[in-house]
Amino acid sequence: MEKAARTAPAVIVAIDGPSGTGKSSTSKAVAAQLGLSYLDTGAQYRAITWWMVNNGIDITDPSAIAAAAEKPEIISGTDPTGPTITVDGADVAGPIRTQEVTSKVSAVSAVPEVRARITELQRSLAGSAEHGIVVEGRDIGTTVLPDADLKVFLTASPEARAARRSGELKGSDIHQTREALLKRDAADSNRKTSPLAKADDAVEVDTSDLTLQQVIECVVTLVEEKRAAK
Ligand SMILES: Nc1ncnc2c1ncn2[C@@H]1O[C@H](COP(=O)(O)OP(=O)(O)O)[C@@H](O)[C@H]1O
Ligand SMILES: Nc1ccn([C@@H]2O[C@H](COP(=O)(O)OP(=O)(O)O)[C@@H](O)[C@H]2O)c(=O)n1
Repeated sequence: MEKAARTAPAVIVAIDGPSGTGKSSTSKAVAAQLGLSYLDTGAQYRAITWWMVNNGIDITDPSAIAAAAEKPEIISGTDPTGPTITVDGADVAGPIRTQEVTSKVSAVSAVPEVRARITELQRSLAGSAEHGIVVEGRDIGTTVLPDADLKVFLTASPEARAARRSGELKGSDIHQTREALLKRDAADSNRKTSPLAKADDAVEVDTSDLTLQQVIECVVTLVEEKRAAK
């Protein structure tokens, strides 16, 4: 029997960390450079939050959130050069980035039924990515894909993260941005189900004093090392 052509084995990369550490920019660039798929799991939690807000669900009531968790159909497009996200067929890439959604997403994402639903979607996308995938979030290395080939945990000082976020949100006050960011980190780190945490076997990279390009190169090298060893 003829041997199948030798292709690079699929590689699964988990990138976690708090807000503004560079997860999205790094993950997209690494995936594009290495021909992998890309999944922004924060966008999925933002999408379900957007749906809850738009459908009048009381987001202070976890049981109301839990009861509605299965209702919206959330579809993520995983091309790193043009990732997409739809809810019930509508493109929500813009609406999920509003301050309102940002301020409510931690409450929605803390509900176990929401996490179970979204985790299932994430595992299904990771399992069907032909060449492999870079998945970024808060609990990818610890809970969603504990067998990932490479786990990276990005960190950066609150000052660096607030400066980066304020740069994106024109006219925003850096101190308010810093406080909002730290409040969200605390909520994400202290929830019972699948909190933001570094996996024991994750490589920690402090990006405070690195350029985005340096972080991308560092992660590409780590992925190539893992691929070579497979
Ligand atoms: N190492 C870095 N140095 C400077 N700016 C960065 C760096 N990494 C990311 N950024 C910028 O910071 C902002 C937040 O990055 P992002 O990738 O969205 O972070 P996260 O996904 O962790 O919230 C973006 O505007 C991005 O261009
Ligand atoms: N794997 C994940 C990813 C995001 N989230 C939640 O989704 C929110 C938004 O994530 P995000 O990645 O879009 O946030 P930013 O870092 O881009 O601001 C987080 O604050 C968490 O509450 C989560 O609980 N688990």
